[in-house]
Amino acid sequence: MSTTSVIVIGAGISGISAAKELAENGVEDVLILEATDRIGGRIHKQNFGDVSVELGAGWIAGVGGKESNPVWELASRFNLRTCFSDYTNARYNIYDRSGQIFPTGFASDSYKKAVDSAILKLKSLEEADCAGQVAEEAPSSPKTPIELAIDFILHDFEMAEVEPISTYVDFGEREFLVADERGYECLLYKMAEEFLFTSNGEILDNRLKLNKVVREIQQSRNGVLVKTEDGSEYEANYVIVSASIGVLQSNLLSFQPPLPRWKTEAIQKCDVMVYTKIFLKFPNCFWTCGPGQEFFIYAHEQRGYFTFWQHMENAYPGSNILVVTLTNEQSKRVEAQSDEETLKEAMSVLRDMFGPTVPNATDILVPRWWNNRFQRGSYSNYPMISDNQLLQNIKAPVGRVFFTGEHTSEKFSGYVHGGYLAGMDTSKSLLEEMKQSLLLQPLLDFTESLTLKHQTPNSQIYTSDNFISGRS
Ligand SMILES: Cc1cc2nc3c(=O)[nH]c(=O)nc-3n(C[C@H](O)[C@H](O)[C@H](O)COP(=O)(O)OP(=O)(O)OC[C@H]3O[C@@H](n4cnc5c(N)ncnc54)[C@H](O)[C@@H]3O)c2cc1C
Repeated sequence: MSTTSVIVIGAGISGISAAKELAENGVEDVLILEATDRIGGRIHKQNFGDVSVELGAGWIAGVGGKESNPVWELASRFNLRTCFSDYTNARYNIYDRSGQIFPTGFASDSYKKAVDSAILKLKSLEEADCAGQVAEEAPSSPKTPIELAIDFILHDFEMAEVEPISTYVDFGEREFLVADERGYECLLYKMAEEFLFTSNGEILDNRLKLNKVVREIQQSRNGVLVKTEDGSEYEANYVIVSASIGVLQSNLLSFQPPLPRWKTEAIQKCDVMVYTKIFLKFPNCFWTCGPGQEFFIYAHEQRGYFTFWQHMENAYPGSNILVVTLTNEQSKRVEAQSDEETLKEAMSVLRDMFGPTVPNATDILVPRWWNNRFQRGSYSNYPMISDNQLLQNIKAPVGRVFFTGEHTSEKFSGYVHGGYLAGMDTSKSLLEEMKQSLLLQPLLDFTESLTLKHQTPNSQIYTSDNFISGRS
C-alpha cells in the first residue's frame, strides 16, 4: 500500500479548497475520498421543472461591503449567473389564513417590536452569561400568527438584522441568488480544474475517489490508516476531515484511538440547523410578480408552518416555480412523511393565501438533508452567545487528524465562504505542522532508535489522553 502525504475526507467546498491549497504549496500527493458520486456536498443543483434549482446553498451572502467575499470573486471570475435578492419588502407581503395581506403600518410595527424584543433577549442572555446565570424568558415572546411569522424570519431565516454577523459586516449586506444552469457547484469544478486532471468538464484524476465512504480513521505515531465501507484501506501521513458537524455527531466515522473528551464534547455542543427548500412546479403563475413581490410570508398559529415563500420568476422567468422554506422541527416532520402529504399541506396553504382556484402543482421536490447520512443537517448553528473555546476545540487537530468545514470557520460558519476559507486555513496549519515535523524528523528518528528496542509494537499507538492537540 503506498502512503500519500494527506488524505482529505469529503469533496465539498472546504475539502476541495483544502486540497487545492496543499497542491498549490507543493503537496501534490493528496487523495480525496468522497462518500457520494459527486463533488459539491451541500452545494447541489438538480434539474426541476426545466431549470436548475439549488437544493443546498442558493445564495452568495455578503456582497457589496468594504471587503470582497472570496466566493463572489470566484463567481465573477467564472461568470456565474446571479440575481439580486431584495428582502426589504417581504415584511409587507404577509398573508393571514384568509388570504388578507396585513396592512403596511401594522406589519411594520410588528416587525419593529420583534427586532426590539430579539435585541432585548440577546442583551439579557449576555448579561446572564456574564453573571453565570440562566436568562429568564423574555416577557414579550411572540404569540400571534404575525408575531410568530416575523420571529421565524428573524431567527430561522437569513435576514440577519438582530445581531452583527461577520458575513454582512465584513463583506456587505447584499445577497445574490445563484441562477445558473451549471449550478453553484460549477465553482467547485472550476477550482478542481486548477489542480486536478480534467477533460470536458469531468474530473479524471485518480487523486479524487468518489463513492468512498470512510468509516474508520486509525492513527499511530507514524501515520494514519483510513478504512472505507467497501473494504479499501489507504495510508497517509495526515488526514483532513471535512465531514459536516452533523456527521461528526453521528456514528458514521469512528476514530482509533477514540477522540479525546474535550473534542467530542465540543462537537456534541454545536447545534445543527435543518433548512429545507421545497420546490413546487405549477402549470401557470397565480401569484403576484411585480417589484418587491419575490418573497412573501404566510402567518399561521404554528411557528414555521410553510412560512417563507419565494417565486422564481426573477431567477427564471416563465418557470412557474415556487419555493417554500421550512426549518428544524418542521423540516424533520416533512422529511419523515411522503411527498404527496407535503404537497397536500402546501396546496392548502397556497389556497388559504390565493383562493380556491389555485391549480394543483404538477411536481414537487423535497430535499432530505436531515436523513442524509453524509450530512445530518444543513449547517452548524453556534450558540447565540459566542463561546470561543468551543469553536477552537471543534477546529483543533487531534494528532495527525485535522478538521475543516464550515463549522470550523471562526467568522463565517454556516456559509459557503466559511467552508471555502476554512479549507484554506486548515491546510495552512497543516503545512506549518509538516514543515515543523520535517525540521524535527532527524531528532525524532534518533530518539526513536534509542527507545524502540524497549517497546512492544502496540505501544506506538496513541492513547486518547496523550494526543498532541493544537489547543492553547
Ligand atoms: C439547504 C441549505 C441551504 C443553504 N444555503 C446557503 C446559502 O444560501 N448561502 C451560503 O453561503 N451557504 C448556504 N448553506 C450552507 C453551505 O452549503 C455550507 O456551509 C457549505 O456548502 C459547507 O461546505 P463543507 O465543505 O463544509 O461541507 P460539505 O459540503 O457537507 O462537504 C463535506 C463532504 O464530505 C462528504 N462526506 C461526509 N461523510 C463522509 C465520509 N464518511 N466519507 C467520505 N466523505 C464524506 C459529504 O458527502 C460532502 O461531500 C446552505 C446549506 C444547506 C444544506
